[in-house]
Amino acid sequence: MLNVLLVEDETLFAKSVLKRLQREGHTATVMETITDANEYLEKSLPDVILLDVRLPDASGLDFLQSLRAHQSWHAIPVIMMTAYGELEDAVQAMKLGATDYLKKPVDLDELVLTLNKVMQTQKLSQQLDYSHVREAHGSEPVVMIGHSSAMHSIKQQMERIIQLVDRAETEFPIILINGETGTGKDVLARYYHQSGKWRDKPFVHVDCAALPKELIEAELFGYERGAFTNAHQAKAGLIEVAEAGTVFLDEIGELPIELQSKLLNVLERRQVRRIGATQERPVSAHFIAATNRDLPQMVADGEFRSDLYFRLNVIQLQMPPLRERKMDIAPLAAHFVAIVARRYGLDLPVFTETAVNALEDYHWPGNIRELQHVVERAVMMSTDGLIDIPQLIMQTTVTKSLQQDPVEVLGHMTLEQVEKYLLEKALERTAGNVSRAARELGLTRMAMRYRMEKYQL
Ligand SMILES: Nc1ncnc2c1ncn2[C@@H]1O[C@H](COP(=O)(O)OP(=O)(O)OP(=O)(O)O)[C@@H](O)[C@H]1O
Repeated sequence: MLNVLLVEDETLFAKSVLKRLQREGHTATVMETITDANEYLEKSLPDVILLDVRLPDASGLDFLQSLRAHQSWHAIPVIMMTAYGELEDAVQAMKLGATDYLKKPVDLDELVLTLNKVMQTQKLSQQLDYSHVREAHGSEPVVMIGHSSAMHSIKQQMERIIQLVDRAETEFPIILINGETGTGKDVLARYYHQSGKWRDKPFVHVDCAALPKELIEAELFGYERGAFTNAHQAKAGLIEVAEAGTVFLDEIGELPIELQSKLLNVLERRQVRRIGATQERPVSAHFIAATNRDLPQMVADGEFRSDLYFRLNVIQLQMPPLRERKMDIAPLAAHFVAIVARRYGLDLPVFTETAVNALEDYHWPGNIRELQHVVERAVMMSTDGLIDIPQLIMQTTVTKSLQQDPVEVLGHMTLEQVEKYLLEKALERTAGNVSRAARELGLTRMAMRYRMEKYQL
């Protein structure tokens, strides 16, 4: 649906254009003079202007020139309507920056076609603004490694959902992916997009945790010119930009509660209203959301709206943590080795058996992302074509994860790992004073020395 401004003083012709545009589902406003058109533009921003050359108070060509020089209006597409036989006007209009032109008497079918063509080009350039988003998330083929039964089941469920969505005409279900950080929620969202028949449309990643609170609303829903200070030009929101593609609402648990009802409204009515706009625009995107938060708990605590949660609750997928799919660890590690080796032009190194065991025994609180980092570091340190997972790497990772969630992690460490960790901490606290460290741990000095040797501290 477009909002068209028609600047035309021939009333009958204006009426017929108006009627035709309404029939096509657009809205249009007629202004008979340049002065009126200027006043109109001060208040609202049309998607496109249909402009006659000869107008009572000034020339349409001069008006076009002033539009192109205007700070806020320069980007509005303008279709010029030139009198029959006046080819010069058409040439001049194009030189001055008209987007297209139509010859009078205007054929209404041709007008609709031209309007559609202009808007397609416009959309394309808007998409280009977001091309970085698409490139980073939409265009690279998704690699989703995992043969464990947990991953197999996730892929199966996703394929079933895609089949259903492909069959639906408009009412696409909303999908919610739950899972700890680094489990591959983002990867799964992109897999959804790339497996659907709408894969050529944009994939728009909205990170609700990364966007400043005060910007999320404007980014998601867009705004009209003058909707707030600094809104010098109207801007389409990410939901609009996604067209019939995918909007990935990452970390949806972080969406400010004031915006949750606005999002729910968009999801239910499939209409979006830019900030400051009076009209709504239809929404054709697919929505997929992800969170590592406990949404039911957030609902119970009054931090997340229950109605939005129920809406998201229809299709839920749970990404299993890496420790529950140990079978996937070795293939994932090999995948990351290949990536790093390719990046640095190295021969493909291989894991020692102890390294594989170490990787499989570890608890991976940071899941696949943590595995990726550990493997990257190990590959870079390997010099003989063999990858060991040096104590150092596991040690720093264990220490780091303990800082995150000691009780949870301790349950997944071996007795020796815990013992070594406690010794290290005691020595750190006492600045290397063995006697004091031993006392703190309830050990004799001899027992402490023995253990320090054992763990090469
Ligand atoms: N199945 C997989 N196969 C290959 N790589 C994967 C897989 N799952 C995740 N990864 C990689 O692991 C890293 C983390 O994945 P991703 O960003 O999808 O996790 P996430 O659950 O969205 O994390 P967060 O909650 O922190 O945003 C990424 O580099 C991703 O490419």
